[in-house]
Amino acid sequence: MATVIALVRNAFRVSPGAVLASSVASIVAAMLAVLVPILVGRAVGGAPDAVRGGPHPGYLLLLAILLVALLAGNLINLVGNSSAALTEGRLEQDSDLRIGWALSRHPELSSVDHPDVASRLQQIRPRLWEIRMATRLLLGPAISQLPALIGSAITLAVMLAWWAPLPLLATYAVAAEVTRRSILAQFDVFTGQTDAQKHAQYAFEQGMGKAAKEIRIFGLSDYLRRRAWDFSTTAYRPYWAMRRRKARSLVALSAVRVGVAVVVAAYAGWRAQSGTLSLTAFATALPVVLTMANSDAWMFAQLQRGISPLQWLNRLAPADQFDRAAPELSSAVSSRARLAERSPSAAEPAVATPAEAAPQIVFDEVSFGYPTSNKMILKDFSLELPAGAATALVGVNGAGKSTLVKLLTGGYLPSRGRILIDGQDLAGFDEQQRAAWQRRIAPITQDFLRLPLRAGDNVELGSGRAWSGRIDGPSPDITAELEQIATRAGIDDLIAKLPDGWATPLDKSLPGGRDLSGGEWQRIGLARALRAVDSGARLLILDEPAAALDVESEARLVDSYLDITRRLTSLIISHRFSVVRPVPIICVLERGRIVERGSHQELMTIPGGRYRTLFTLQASRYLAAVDQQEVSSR
Ligand SMILES: Nc1ncnc2c1ncn2[C@@H]1O[C@H](COP(=O)(O)OP(=O)(O)OP(=O)(O)O)[C@@H](O)[C@H]1O
Repeated sequence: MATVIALVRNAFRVSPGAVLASSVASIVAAMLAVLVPILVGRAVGGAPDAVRGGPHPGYLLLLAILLVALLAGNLINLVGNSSAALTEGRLEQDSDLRIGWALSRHPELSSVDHPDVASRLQQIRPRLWEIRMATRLLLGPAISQLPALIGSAITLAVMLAWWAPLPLLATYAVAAEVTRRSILAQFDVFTGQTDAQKHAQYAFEQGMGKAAKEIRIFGLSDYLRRRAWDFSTTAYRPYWAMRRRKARSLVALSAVRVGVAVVVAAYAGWRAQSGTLSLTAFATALPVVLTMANSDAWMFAQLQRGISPLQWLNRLAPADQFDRAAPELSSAVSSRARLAERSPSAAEPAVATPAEAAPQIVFDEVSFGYPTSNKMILKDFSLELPAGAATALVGVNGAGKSTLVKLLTGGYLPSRGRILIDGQDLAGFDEQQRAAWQRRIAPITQDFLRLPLRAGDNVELGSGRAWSGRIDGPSPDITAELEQIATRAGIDDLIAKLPDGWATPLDKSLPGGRDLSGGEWQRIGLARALRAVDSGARLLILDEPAAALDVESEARLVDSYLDITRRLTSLIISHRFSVVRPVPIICVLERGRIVERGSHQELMTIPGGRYRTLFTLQASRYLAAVDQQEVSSR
């Protein structure tokens, strides 16, 4: 019963009208399932008299009612199916929007970064259709089946014998219970096989995803295919074995149900033959026996399948919280037209006020380790990013530079110590304050966004909204602003080369679209960060901004860097010493601590210093390459 209530509540929330319509249709269908055999019985029973004496008006009326009942059955089916399809569509949209909302609502990354969340999402997401399937069954056949069974049983008891429906009901109940157990056992087998399923799916997807090129070059396709096959066989083998076992018992049960129906029908035939059962009663009893014997016994078990994905969805994205926090999305589910008019991107973003000053940031004895590991990445880490000044951070791979960015942007909170923003502890910010803090940041992260949108949108998103407020909206006349950013970010030549300029989609699978190279994407990322600065962001974070740039573009970035970061607090992270060299404050991060701090000139004077060693190592390799080139050109 709890399952039924949960499914109905969930469906009624998104589609009350359609839920009512399907429920009414199902109840009417149940009434017709009882009424039609009674009418058929009367029509058959009255047929001999009608043939002998000609059809009298009462008989014709009966036939007319039977005809209307049969036609009404078709109409009711149509209403029920259309309403159920509408409800299903809305449920699908609702669950997608709720998952999207739940995973993106927190400013912290920990809610999505945790392997448990990813694994659960991968496991349950493909099962969301079971909520829809269970709801459809509930609102359709499940509602009509019980009243139809009870009505048929009463009809049979009255028309044939009081005990006649009992064996039919008893075999139905046994079949329903056995099917329920069998279906639930299938889940258990699958739930226990998720690791094998995950491996199989991963191996299958690799050959088609981003790694497809390397997979082919390394000749790994066969290896991946075998791996996908082996893992999927491992995942399915226990399932097949269980299905074989269960299939035998289900076939035996079906045979018993058919046998019972044949015995009851034969008893009716014997009584009609011996003259103790009227033709009307006999003609009514036969279709009733058929209805009862054919009642699907698996339906109620299927209802239960919907409950575990629904419980998961309700835990991840409680419906009442979603309705309160995102009324625009929530109401859009029940009105497709409104959703189409107003895409989610049109939601007003919290853009920082342009007047806001550049922040001062202090890491005060910060220690941090990821929740999934015992290792401390930062230990008693202290650093000041002075307001309105540029600071650079260098360090070897895995030193914790990107982790620092995640902490600074409020994606994670320190395990110990404080991060002070203008003297205020970031850990004390509520969700709204943390989101507002994130709007004051213009980032280029190592895995920067590459959205399959128009070039203009990819840059304009830095302002917190899509071009024109709608991803697919008309191009507004903001070209002057974008042109100015393009010059600063060095993408003016790139935009000029695109067939439709700013309006060119950056994905070659879209009409008129183009693909960009890694370095071109990185320059688009820089332009987006600059757009964010123009919209009020005052902390610029550039994490390896030159990783994909050619020498010329890198030189352009370095030359313009101090100009770009003027009046901003900025943090630039790079392995390339040529990139950090002009920055007035350079910090060297090692084993989770700042071990050196100063300008390039100051750091180069420290004998045996870490910066000096690494800089000399990198510079000497370039010089050796230049020498080599000169020798060979002579
Ligand atoms: N989500 C995560 N969960 C657990 N450990 C992580 C996570 N992200 C990073 N780490 C670990 O934290 C350490 C620091 O990683 P981080 O990415 O901050 O280094 P980095 O200095 O930016 O390295 P690189 O120069 O290679 O980009 C590494 O040992 C890494 O394995």
